[in-house]
Amino acid sequence: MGNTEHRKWEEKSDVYKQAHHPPSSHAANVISGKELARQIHKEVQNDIAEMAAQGSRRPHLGVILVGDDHASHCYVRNKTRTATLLGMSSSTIFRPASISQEELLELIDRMNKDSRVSGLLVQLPLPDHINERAVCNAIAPEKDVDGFHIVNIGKLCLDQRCMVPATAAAVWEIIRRTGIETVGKNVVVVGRSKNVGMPIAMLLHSDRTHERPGGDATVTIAHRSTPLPQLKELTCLADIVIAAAGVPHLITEDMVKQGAAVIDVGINRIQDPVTGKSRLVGDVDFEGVKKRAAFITPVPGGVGPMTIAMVMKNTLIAEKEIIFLREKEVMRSVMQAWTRKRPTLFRDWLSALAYGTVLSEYKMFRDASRASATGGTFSTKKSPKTSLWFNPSQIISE
Ligand SMILES: Nc1nc2c(c(=O)[nH]1)N[C@@H](CN(C=O)c1ccc(C(=O)N[C@@H](CCC(=O)O)C(=O)O)cc1)CN2
Repeated sequence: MGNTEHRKWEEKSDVYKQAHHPPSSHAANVISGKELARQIHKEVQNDIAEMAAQGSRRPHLGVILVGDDHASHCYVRNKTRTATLLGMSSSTIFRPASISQEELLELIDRMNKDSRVSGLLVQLPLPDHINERAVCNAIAPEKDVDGFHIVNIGKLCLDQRCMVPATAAAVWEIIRRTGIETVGKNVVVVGRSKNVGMPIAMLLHSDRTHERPGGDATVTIAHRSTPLPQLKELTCLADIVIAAAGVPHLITEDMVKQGAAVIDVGINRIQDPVTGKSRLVGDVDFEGVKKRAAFITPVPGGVGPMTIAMVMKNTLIAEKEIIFLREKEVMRSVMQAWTRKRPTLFRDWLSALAYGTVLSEYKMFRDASRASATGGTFSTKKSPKTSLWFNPSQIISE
């Protein structure tokens, strides 16, 4: 479609007119991803401190970094530094870009089996000769803090609790913590990548009453084959626009409805035409769009810092999951031992009393098991906070 044609489309379209209501005198609220990330860091840090106070070990983040891509090295450093700040331990295994897929899979297998590692991720992108899907599927699903394993993706699509990919979780938390309404709203996700656009769309369209609650929004996914005029028609109707296309400044002021929320997931390095220096921009023309939107995230300082925070949260969840699975196993052996001793236990009028004894015996076993696993002692137990992800108390009551 040429320029004149495009203009004609704009003039005829009601959608265009709707999007061109007189501009509001209020500029958008700029959502600080850095500030929200600080909130999450504090929550994770407090949980870890509480676990440590109870004698539990600290979560450990394992990272595999292949090659010498400068940005990847920065992101990994950022993750491991944040982990340390929050009270976790971490380790990064560096491998050259020449590593074979087989060697990489063996390394992942070793880290899967290493009981000291709570969460594991392989930094992307990988060199072309390595099959990214095979690598993501090699990570144990319960350690998969990126949420890229096929089992975690499957669970996400079935609205089950799972490791939610960090960037999608970041967008979700930004929306929730800012108080942006999603139920019944029109959302356009621009970009359909399996690691970002698709999981964001999954979170936002799904039912808020399901095991992994969703946003109950009407979600449209646009992508590179969506013609620009059609994209504009869709975004002009959207209450929330999520830009995750990897196209610098794709979303301009004229494409956004007055009062919409605009979340920019794009991270594009471009050469500034004025200074000639390289700089980071998003998929949204921030200066233009902020005049029409009610909420907008900046780049840098928006979704990026939140993504790192969500990796931290996922690592904590992975460690909690390990603790609860261990407890479940202890509980099962105690129950087995008791039913062997007292075959009529659950038919007996006195079973309630007996159950109390089982519980106290279980607690004894549990404390012993925790102590042996952590080298410390355990005295108290507090239910973990539950959220989009795992619900350990559900696992125990299975
Ligand atoms: N295994 C993974 N690999 C990659 C992921 C991922 O989630 N898992 N995502 C990206 C890289 N990434 C995290 O790994 C990431 C990218 C950017 C940021 C960030 O905070 N960006 C800053 C700006 C940073 C800069 O100046 O360059 C911002 O937006 O403010 C965090 C994480 C691909 N690989």
